[in-house]
Amino acid sequence: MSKLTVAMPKGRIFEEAVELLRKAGLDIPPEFEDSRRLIIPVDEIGIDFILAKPTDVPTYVEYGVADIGVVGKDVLLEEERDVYELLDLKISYCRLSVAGLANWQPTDSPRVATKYPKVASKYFREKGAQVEVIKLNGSIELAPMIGLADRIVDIVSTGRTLKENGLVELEEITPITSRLIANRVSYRMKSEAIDYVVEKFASVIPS
Ligand SMILES: Nc1ncnc2c1ncn2[C@@H]1O[C@H](COP(=O)(O)OP(=O)(O)OP(=O)(O)O)[C@@H](O)[C@H]1O
Ligand SMILES: O=P(O)(O)OC[C@H]1O[C@H](OP(=O)(O)OP(=O)(O)O)[C@H](O)[C@@H]1O
Repeated sequence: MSKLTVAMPKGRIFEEAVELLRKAGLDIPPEFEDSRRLIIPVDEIGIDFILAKPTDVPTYVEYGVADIGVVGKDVLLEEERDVYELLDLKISYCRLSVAGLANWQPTDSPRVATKYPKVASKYFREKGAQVEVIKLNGSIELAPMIGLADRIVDIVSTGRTLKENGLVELEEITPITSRLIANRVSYRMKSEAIDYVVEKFASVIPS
């Protein structure tokens, strides 16, 4: 079987993804999680793992330097990379939502802060609402609290961050889970190896 390069997201999906790989019967060594290395070859299973920033995973896969990768649906929607989405891994459940201050009222010059400017612009455009979208890179909940924006579009999971900052969820845009994606050429040229990984995953994902 062909050797595969798999892009794994560092950060919060990483542990759940590694757990899923092990559950699927892929022999991932115990030191995998403790390493600071960014390329980790696991020769026993014929896979080189690369550890990437979550938002960059679709880029590595689109350019074919990784054959497959694990990434949140939120990143896929925002990055709009040309990749195949093979499988819903049903890990890292959360949702993309619009939130605002508890006493939020419509204004004449609405501004929306978000890490997801494309998703947010599309959502409000399809609703026929005119908003100014402001791109931020983190701590999005700050924006309404200090008057930068009147609403945010951001990930909500437990709702704790919203609650502790006096914000409420106004509308859910879409539920989010992590996905297995593939490079289009790899999917044709390395179909046997990719199908093998897909089947391994599929056997342990709840339907
Ligand atoms: N609070 C959360 N609960 C569950 N899943 C989440 C949560 N926040 C984000 N996610 C999911 O995990 C993915 C990775 O999030 P993480 O916080 O590790 O990266 P990030 O810091 O947002 O990414 P980047 O550094 O590239 O901006 C997100 O794309 C999303 O799919
Ligand atoms: O509903 P909760 O369980 O509180 O989770 C939601 C929070 O988690 C994410 O932030 P993250 O911790 O990734 O930090 P960030 O602000 O740097 O994006 C997201 O952007 C929310 O702020």
